[in-house]
Amino acid sequence: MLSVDGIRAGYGSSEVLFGLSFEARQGEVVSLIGRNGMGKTTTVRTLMGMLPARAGRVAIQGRDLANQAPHTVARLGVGLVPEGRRVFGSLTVEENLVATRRAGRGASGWDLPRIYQLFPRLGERRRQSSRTLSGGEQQMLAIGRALMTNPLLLVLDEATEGLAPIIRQEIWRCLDVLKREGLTIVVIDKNLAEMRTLVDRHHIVEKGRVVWAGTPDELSGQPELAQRYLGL
Ligand SMILES: Nc1ncnc2c1ncn2[C@@H]1O[C@H](COP(=O)(O)OP(=O)(O)OP(=O)(O)O)[C@@H](O)[C@H]1O
Repeated sequence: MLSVDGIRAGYGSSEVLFGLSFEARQGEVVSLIGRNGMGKTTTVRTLMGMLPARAGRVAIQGRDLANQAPHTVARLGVGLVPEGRRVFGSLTVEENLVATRRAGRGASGWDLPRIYQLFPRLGERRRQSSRTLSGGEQQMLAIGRALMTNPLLLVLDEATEGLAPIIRQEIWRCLDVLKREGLTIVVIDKNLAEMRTLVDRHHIVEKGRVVWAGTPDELSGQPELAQRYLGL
């Protein structure tokens, strides 16, 4: 479904990705994990067309995405929940959601009632200016915005960062619902224990490459991996 094959990318003369590869099959939830600065966000930027791939290939359902403009990548079905939960603070919750609405694709058909069903708090606050939302509610809104594009693939970069445990649980619950509906998801996160039941396959990113891939059980069966690559 998603295939990232040997991508190289960086900023100016500094190279960050050195032939990074991973895959997500239809309906799978896969993670990119690893210490800070190893290239996870750079991978997302390259995937989304925000940063050029200097080599390699990114394809979704066999269609080449490498070096397409971000709006083209979005139109082809990749929904991004960016790091830092960027929402338009001056707009209301509902205006934020409507701004990214795109007509139904496949069976998904996300609309306002479905978003409010998934996140009742957003429904309660729909006329409220987004800047008055809590961090957790802003994150829910960022996810809602990505869903309103009716993505085939959802990419979440540190969606639970800085959130209280109870709010993180709410985000995981929502991702679980999306997985059961068959959405393919790439998640970057540090909470390994909380991802355990959600993720089908972890990918450890180290210095711009995927150095290990396996299930959450395989990862917890090899504590030296977490020690070596995740600093745990
Ligand atoms: N805009 C930029 N210009 C130059 N270098 C950058 C830029 N953004 C990131 N880098 C560098 O690229 C490397 C990889 O960063 P990246 O953000 O992809 O890592 P990460 O694995 O996502 O870690 P983090 O969890 O800290 O975001 C780091 O050395 C970082 O300093």
